[in-house]
Amino acid sequence: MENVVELKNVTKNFKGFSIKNIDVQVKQGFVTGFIGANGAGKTSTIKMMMNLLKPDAGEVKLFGLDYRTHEKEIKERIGFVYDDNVFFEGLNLKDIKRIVGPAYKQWDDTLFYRYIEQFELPLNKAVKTFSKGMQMKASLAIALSHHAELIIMDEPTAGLDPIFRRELLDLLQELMIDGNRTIFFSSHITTDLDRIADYIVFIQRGELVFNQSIHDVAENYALVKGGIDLLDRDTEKAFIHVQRAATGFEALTDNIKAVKSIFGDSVIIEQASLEDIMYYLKGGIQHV
Ligand SMILES: Nc1ncnc2c1ncn2[C@@H]1O[C@H](COP(=O)(O)OP(=O)(O)OP(=O)(O)O)[C@@H](O)[C@H]1O
Repeated sequence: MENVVELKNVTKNFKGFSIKNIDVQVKQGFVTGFIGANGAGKTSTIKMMMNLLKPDAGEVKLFGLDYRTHEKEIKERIGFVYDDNVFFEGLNLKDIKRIVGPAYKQWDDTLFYRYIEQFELPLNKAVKTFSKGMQMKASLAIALSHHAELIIMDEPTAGLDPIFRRELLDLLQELMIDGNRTIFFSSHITTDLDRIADYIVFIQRGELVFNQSIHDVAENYALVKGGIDLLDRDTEKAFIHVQRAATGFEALTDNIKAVKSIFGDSVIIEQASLEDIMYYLKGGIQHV
């Protein structure tokens, strides 16, 4: 399986914050969700993927190519979708098409108008007056109109109402029917990722926690619930984090086998959602 994005040992140091030696692979033909708490380093990582920020160390490759030698070719094949200041003051979609279109070899006017119609976007209205959701769709329409193979999105569903969010997710899923397309997107809304992501990249304080298929995440992590009396220094070792309450404990494990052998039927083992995993891993993977 080909990786369209490959970050190897990527490090970036800011004052007071570093991305440390992260390895990320994004597989062709799948949706990869990028999660992490506020300030975990998602936007900075995406910027390095887009060559908007240079890593201090490590390697960034897209489609197996290096920005140093193939910047134009790489950028032709990527659509970067985000909502902020994408569009110049006062321009409408017609103007934008006139400016952006010629920059891409594969620009397709027919496709552009098709998406504008499908997304119900006005052509003659200044884009800066669009709602956040409309701006996101406009940005996506542009990315799709140059046949981008890889769509990179920074929090595309943030600030969208639930209906619009659902619509956007459905749309992204539709786009995946064409088996060559790859989507990489960051989000805080883990339920969106539960819905459409095939792979999850999770970073925490600039460090990679995991890069796994959603199937493996579901297999590897579980929530365990039981009575406080079951916990002691030894049994707790099966957990990454334990939360105690008067009524019992809830814990995250990445060793379901050990939990079963230690506790047998005396605990309830449930599937952990991405939100559970993010919440309990906020301190990183450290066994109790
Ligand atoms: N150009 C910069 N100079 C200095 N510090 C920076 C710069 N860019 C990002 N940072 C810092 O790096 C950290 C990670 O920021 P980043 O925007 O990558 O996180 P994020 O995971 O996208 O966060 P959020 O979910 O809140 O958008 C933050 O502490 C931020 O202040």
